[in-house]
Amino acid sequence: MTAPALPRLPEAPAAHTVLNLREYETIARGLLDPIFYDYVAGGARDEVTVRANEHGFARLGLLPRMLRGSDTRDLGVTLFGTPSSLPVFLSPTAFHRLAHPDGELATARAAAKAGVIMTVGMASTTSVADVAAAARQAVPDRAPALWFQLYLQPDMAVTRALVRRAEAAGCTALLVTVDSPVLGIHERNKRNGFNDLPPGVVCENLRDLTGSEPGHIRQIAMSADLGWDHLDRLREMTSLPVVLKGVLHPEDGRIAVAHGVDGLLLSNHGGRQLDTAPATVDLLPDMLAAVAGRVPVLLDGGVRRGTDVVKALALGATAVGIGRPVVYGLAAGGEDGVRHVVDLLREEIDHTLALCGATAPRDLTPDLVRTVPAVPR
Ligand SMILES: Cc1cc2nc3c(=O)[nH]c(=O)nc-3n(C[C@H](O)[C@H](O)[C@H](O)COP(=O)(O)O)c2cc1C
Ligand SMILES: CC(C)CC(=O)C(=O)O
Repeated sequence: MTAPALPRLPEAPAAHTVLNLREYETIARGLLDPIFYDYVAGGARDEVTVRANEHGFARLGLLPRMLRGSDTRDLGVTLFGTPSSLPVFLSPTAFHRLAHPDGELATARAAAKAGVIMTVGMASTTSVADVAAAARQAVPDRAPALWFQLYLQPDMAVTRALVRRAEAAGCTALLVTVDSPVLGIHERNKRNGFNDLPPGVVCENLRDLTGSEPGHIRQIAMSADLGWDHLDRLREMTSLPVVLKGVLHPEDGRIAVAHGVDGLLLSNHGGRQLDTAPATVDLLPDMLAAVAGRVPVLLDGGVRRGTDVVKALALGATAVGIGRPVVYGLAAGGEDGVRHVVDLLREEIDHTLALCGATAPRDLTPDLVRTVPAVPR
């Protein structure tokens, strides 16, 4: 069995020396155990979809409007009843304690102080209750803005127990990941023999679930047997908003709406499940047409710049998620690193809105986005 080494406390780079999200990847790469770096950066098979996500944004240009006569901007949005200072949320990513000793606690503090929503992964290496406590402590005068990511478990009693934990911790929505009937194959992980977590690091949300021995950690079950009926049963067991993560086909978007989901997160899991799935931003117009405004559509995958966020919003997404950049910020600087990643995006979004003649996400319209030949980086 091979497990990556536990992270050392990083020498945090001075925030002003890091200028953008991509630079955080370079710094994190230098700090992380290469086995864990490969796990984070990599994706399924040939990693076509990993590259496609960023390339999708590169093939879109922004066509700005001029002389709009307003000097104030408001980047805030409310997502399923939860306010966010930005139209950006933290997508769920597993195993934060492999990026930094403070793990998800650092991520939660950063998100709370930045006023953005963190999605706590079912595969979090800190329990959702402890993550919520950290968020509450960081900003005592505000309810923690946390969502919980759930893999539906074929044993619905286990699913119910997880949902109750998320509810008890104060999570305000469930992101239900449906793109993993089986786990994606990451050849980097195979080459590195990454098949275990280091001693002392476990998926804490899976500890002491229903009917197990004290201290037992359940394995996450990926099941190709799951169907829409399981989603219906989840719908019946909670009043939390349910957002489906990983639906890509417009017809599935329509079916999801018919089954009463509150929103969709258009996501190909950052290219980590089905390789050659198209870039999410390329799929956005068809998904929006399919759901026809009945529920909000969020998107993640390849968002690295404020201009990417603005393109997705202009096309009609309600908000976008970031995955890898959060892990890189965490690896580089713990809480400060994650905070800086969010603040860099904030500054870039604000600046892009100003240059586009927009004052708020609601001003952004599809005519601001044009397909262009991708310019090589
Ligand atoms: C290291 C890592 C772990 C992830 N873990 C999960 C997970 O446990 N559950 C899930 O639904 N998605 C998971 N994702 C996918 C992210 O939620 C998100 O869809 C993806 O990272 C977005 O693409 P980006 O990394 O290009 O921003 C993970 C992604 C990464 C990079
Ligand atoms: C399977 C999970 C534990 C993590 C995941 O979804 C991922 O690494 O993409």
